[in-house]
Formats: sequence, C-alpha cells, structure tokens
Amino acid sequence: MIMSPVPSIQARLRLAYDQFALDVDLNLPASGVTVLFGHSGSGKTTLLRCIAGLERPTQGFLKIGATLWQDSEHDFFLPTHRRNLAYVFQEANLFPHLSVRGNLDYAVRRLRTKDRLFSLEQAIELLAIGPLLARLPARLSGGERQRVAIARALAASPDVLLMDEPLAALDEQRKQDILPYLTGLHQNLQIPILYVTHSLQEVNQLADHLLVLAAGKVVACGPLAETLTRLDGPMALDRQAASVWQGKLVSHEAEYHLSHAEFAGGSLSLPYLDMPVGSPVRIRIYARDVSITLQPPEASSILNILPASVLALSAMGQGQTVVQLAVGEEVLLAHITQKSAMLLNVRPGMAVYVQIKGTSIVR
Ligand SMILES: Nc1ncnc2c1ncn2[C@@H]1O[C@H](COP(=O)(O)OP(=O)(O)OP(=O)(O)O)[C@@H](O)[C@H]1O
Repeated sequence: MIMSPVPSIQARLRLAYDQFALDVDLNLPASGVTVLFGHSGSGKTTLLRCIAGLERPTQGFLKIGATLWQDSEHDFFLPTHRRNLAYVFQEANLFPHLSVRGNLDYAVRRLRTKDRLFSLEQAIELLAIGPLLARLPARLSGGERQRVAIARALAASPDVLLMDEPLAALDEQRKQDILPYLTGLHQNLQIPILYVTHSLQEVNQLADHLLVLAAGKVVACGPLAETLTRLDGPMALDRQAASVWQGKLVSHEAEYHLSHAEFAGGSLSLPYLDMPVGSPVRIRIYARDVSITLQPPEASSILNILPASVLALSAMGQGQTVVQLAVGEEVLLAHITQKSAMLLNVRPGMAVYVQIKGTSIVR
C-alpha cells in the first residue's frame, strides 16, 4: 500500500454564473474513489474546476489534507500550477511528439525525488502500459491513450487525482477493458480520487463514496452502499435503483455453473465467476429484482432467499413503493407495487424474506 500524508478534503465553495450557482460544503475522504454523480448541468465539472483552481469561487475555502489551497476570507488563492493535483479529462491530451515514455518522463521531471509517492515503474505496472512505452500517442487505441494519461497523472504524485468522465469518449468494449485498471487504483493508492461520471455502472463499480449533485447543490453524500439505499436520497427512487454489496467468493459449484459468495447480508449463489476462492466480489442487486414474502417459500426457483426486516418504505409514484430492508448487516432495496405493499401490510420492523431474482457482478 502506498501511503500519502493527505488526511482529507475540505471544500466550501460558492460560485455564481448567470444561470447557475454552485454552493457546496464538503468533507471528503482522504482515500478511495469519490464519484461525483448527477444530471448534465448539475455542476460536476464546475466543482472539479473549482478544486483545480481553474475557476475562482466568490466564496471559497479549500484544504487538501494539511495544505490550504484557497481561503477567500483571507484573500488567499493558490494558482492551479502550484496545486499538487492531476487532472484526467475525456480526451487524453498527450504530447503527440513524445513517445509514451517521453510523456511519462515529462510528468516526473518536475518532481523532486522526495516528493514522489511512488515510482514511475509502479504507475506503468498499475496501468499495464509497459509494452506501449516506445509508441507515439497516434499509434495507440483510445483506451490505451487513456491508460497512459492516467499513468502520467499518477506519475506526477498528486495529492488529489481529478478525473472528469475519463471513459466517456470510449466505446463500450474499451470501457470494459479499462474499468479493471481503475478499480485497481484505489486498492493500491492512498490518494483521494474525485471521479465525475453520468454512468450508474461506473458509480456501482468504482465508487467508495458517492456525492450526488443537483442544480449546484449536494443532494446526497456518503459511503456508497449507504448513499444508494437512503430513502431520503435521490438514488433509491430511481428506476435503476440498486444496492451494492461487497463480499468474498467462498466456493464454486461448477456442475451448475454457480459460484457462492459471502456478504455481511448472508450467502448468495451467483452465476459462475472465473476467479479464485477468496477473491473480493462486488455485486449490484437491482431493487426491481428483489421481492418480499412473509413466509420462506417452500418451493421456489429462486436460489437466493434471505431473512430480512423492513426498515422503512416510501411511495415512489406510478403505483410503486420502495422498501428499505436490513438483511444481516447489509441494507437492501426492493421496488414492489403499492398494491403488494398494501396486501402484505408491509411496515417498519416487520420480519420478512427477500427473494433476489438476479445479481450482477460489478467487480
Ligand atoms: N463559464 C461558464 N459561464 C456560464 N455558465 C457556465 C460556465 N461553465 C458552466 N456553466 C453552466 O454551469 C452549469 C453546470 O455546468 P457543469 O459543466 O459543471 O455541469 P456538469 O454536471 O459537469 O454537466 P455535464 O455532465 O453535462 O458535463 C451548466 O448549466 C453550465 O451551462
């Protein structure tokens, strides 16, 4: 594990354009991926640009670990080039006349040896770009270019890594190719990564923390599993609402093409995973794939049935109800019809069983 001295990010930022105002007060974790999520125009890029010093908020206080980057009350504003950050954009922006190695060396050259959090070789290894070092950017695929851009950002040993939709310009296949490298990053680095996306898939796969913006304001912020399942947050009411559970692969049942994994919520059978026993797994369970029964079903084609208790429920319009359930130590969402909620008399505190019709592996 590579340690960084940065404890956390404190940001109180206010900025007004003609038609839009950003107004946030944040305390973000020192490590892991914080995903900034929200509709187009909600202010994700503006927030990242404020942190980078590319916009100057009228009122701003920004501290990265122990280092003050901005304090408008004392008229202090550290310019971008003096902020130890790296920014990865949709397009890789590599120097076209330099090889991959040349691009990486350029990022490292400015660093004093003592400022290096880790070596260039580690960045090359994390992004698996060793075989590409001699090539010019024009001879790389879009996904490879983006991996080089991320390695270059890391090679600069930033105190914070800002990523603005780094996969948005790639096709679906390239996204799938690059996502495992991104998930590896936060397991290997102790720097905060702020990652902007519109994609719920990227949220489910990458986020440790989730920050949801709407019209320039924070509407939810916290650890991923908690933020996804809060009934007063925007995520639980979405048609694509899902709970994300993290656990460990415990066995395979090859003849049925199944694997079994343990979570704080209980054991689940999953479609076969070609991973060794003991591997960490992260699954997404869509709320629409969860149903509720009062008795354990005696005969059911559904393999995953777990005891649960109802924590809370809320009408979500169009005849649907969202139910928040405690399953072991985990929280699970179910979307059921309002009529079912009424017929089963679903209420907080009630003991039930959840049937999970499908799960998908997100990591
Ligand atoms: N320099 C500017 N001057 C005026 N308005 C701006 C400026 N930059 C951004 N805006 C406005 O601020 C709002 C937020 O923009 P921003 O790019 O931060 O949103 P976003 O959430 O990143 O959107 P997207 O997901 O589409 O990239 C938008 O309404 C945008 O039009």
